[in-house]
Amino acid sequence: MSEQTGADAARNVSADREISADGAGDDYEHHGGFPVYEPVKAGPNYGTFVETFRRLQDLMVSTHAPDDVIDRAIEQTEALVELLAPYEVPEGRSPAGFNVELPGRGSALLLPWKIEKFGEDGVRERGMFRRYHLGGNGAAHGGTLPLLFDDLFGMVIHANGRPIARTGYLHVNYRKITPIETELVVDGWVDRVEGRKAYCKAELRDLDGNLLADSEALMIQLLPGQQ
Ligand SMILES: CCCCCCCCCCCC(=O)SCCNC(=O)CCNC(=O)[C@H](O)C(C)(C)COP(=O)(O)OP(=O)(O)OC[C@H]1O[C@@H](n2cnc3c(N)ncnc32)[C@H](O)[C@@H]1OP(=O)(O)O
Repeated sequence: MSEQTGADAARNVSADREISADGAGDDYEHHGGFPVYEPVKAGPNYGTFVETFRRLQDLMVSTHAPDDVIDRAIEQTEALVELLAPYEVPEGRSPAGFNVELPGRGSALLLPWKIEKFGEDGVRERGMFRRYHLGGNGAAHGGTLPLLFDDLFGMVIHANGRPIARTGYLHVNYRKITPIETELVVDGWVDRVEGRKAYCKAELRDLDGNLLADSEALMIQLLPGQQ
């Protein structure tokens, strides 16, 4: 697989999923007991939908509103829950997480980073930790970095042309404070492979090239039937 841009990755991952969906061109038993996912294309405003909720998440952790405002927020949030609840679907049927052209692939759980490079030699993403991800004193919460790295390693495995793998371990070295609301870049790649085991590495840097954190993970290819 040659190096691709984020837009190429979006097209090719969709193509890959289409191939996988009908089993053609992909020996799906190599993906363990994972279900065969159909591509779930987001509508034109889905990115705005997710971004609006991310803004709400930021406000959830950065406001101190009077009680009457909180009461109105509860009412309006309950109305939203009522609006969306009828459309709840099982895993694999929501656009959330499947749209690689959107920050965080359109999942509010994931860090809202965009894929810049997606290739056999590695994956690069660019983005920010937001106010929602604050730990303390302007730094990203230490628990949000493993989330970034773990999801990146999943994509690194995919981009490397390997079957679905699960994380056996994930080690993070926090080298410098990782600031929120600052553009950063993360690179991940497969360092070496031993049978089912792919040892992956990643580096998180600021735009001056300072190493903020690095990570190593063991990604283990699933056996047939493994969840
Ligand atoms: C664009 C869309 C992309 C899509 C992008 C999607 C990204 C999502 C990515 C998310 C990835 C995750 O977070 S997954 C969620 C977090 N991870 C998990 O929940 C995994 C839970 N663990 C497991 O299910 C299991 O441990 C397995 C299946 C991973 C492995 O079990 P197993 O099949 O019984 O294998 P086992 O014999 O134990 O181990 C296999 C080999 O690995 C070694 N090994 C196993 N664990 C370790 C360990 N912690 N440290 C060292 N070595 C280990 C063993 O010694 C052995 O080596 P040797 O004797 O062979 O030499």
